[in-house]
Amino acid sequence: MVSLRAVSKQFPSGTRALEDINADIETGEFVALLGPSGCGKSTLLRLLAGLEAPSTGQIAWDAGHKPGPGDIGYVFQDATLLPWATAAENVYLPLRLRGQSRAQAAALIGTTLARVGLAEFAGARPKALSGGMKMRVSIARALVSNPMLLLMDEPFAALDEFTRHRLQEDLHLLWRETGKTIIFVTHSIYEASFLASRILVMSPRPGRIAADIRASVPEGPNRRECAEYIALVHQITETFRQVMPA
Ligand SMILES: Nc1ncnc2c1ncn2[C@@H]1O[C@H](COP(=O)(O)OP(=O)(O)OP(=O)(O)O)[C@@H](O)[C@H]1O
Repeated sequence: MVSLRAVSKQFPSGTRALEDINADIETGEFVALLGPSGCGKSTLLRLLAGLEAPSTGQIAWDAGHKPGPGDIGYVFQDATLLPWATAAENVYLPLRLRGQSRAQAAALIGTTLARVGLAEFAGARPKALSGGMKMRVSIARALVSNPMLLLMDEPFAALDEFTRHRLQEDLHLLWRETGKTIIFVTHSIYEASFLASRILVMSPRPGRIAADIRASVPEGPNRRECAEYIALVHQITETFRQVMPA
């Protein structure tokens, strides 16, 4: 879908956030960008979203994949919902901005809320929703325009562990069922190992890709306990041992 070629980013302040990033992201992959705080993960997402430009290097989209309005969904750590609007109105927002009437959008809003397990909460306002439910609304808002690429920046970091596990399971299932291309930023080795089909391990700043790992954890109810998952966690931990300063 998109190729990153020798991408570097230096801010006017002089901070070198990214250096010589090379990667080809394929359609349908679930890529985890995994690295320590400050290694440039969010910057890389912002470059992919077109919110910033690389200082050097290129981001080249495959023919037919050049993103237009609504083609990239973005989910942040904070759900960033409109507090006065219901879950359905929050999910409607990107469609409203593109000129769709509420009546035209109603069916799609309903199926998208159902997709994230919130069919019963369309009329609820954010203050009546738990942290996990607010994040589900945020994911629905990103999905409603059927983006070709979903960028997620530590979306589950602020949730308690039980809620986080549940959302990880549901997001992984959503990815398998929809085949969406997802790039997911995290500093959790466990989260990356559970969710992703591919893990780009980043070194401390300036962020480089220290390892590009294809995950092969079998699907099923015991993904968090199986030997392949544990081996993957070990492999990534070992990679970090080599790239982190002593
Ligand atoms: N607009 C900016 N101007 C100057 N420096 C910036 C800017 N945006 C980010 N940085 C710096 O670039 C580096 C990488 O930031 P970035 O937010 O991409 O890291 P990160 O890996 O996502 O970190 P975290 O996991 O803590 O969110 C940091 O040192 C940050 O302070």
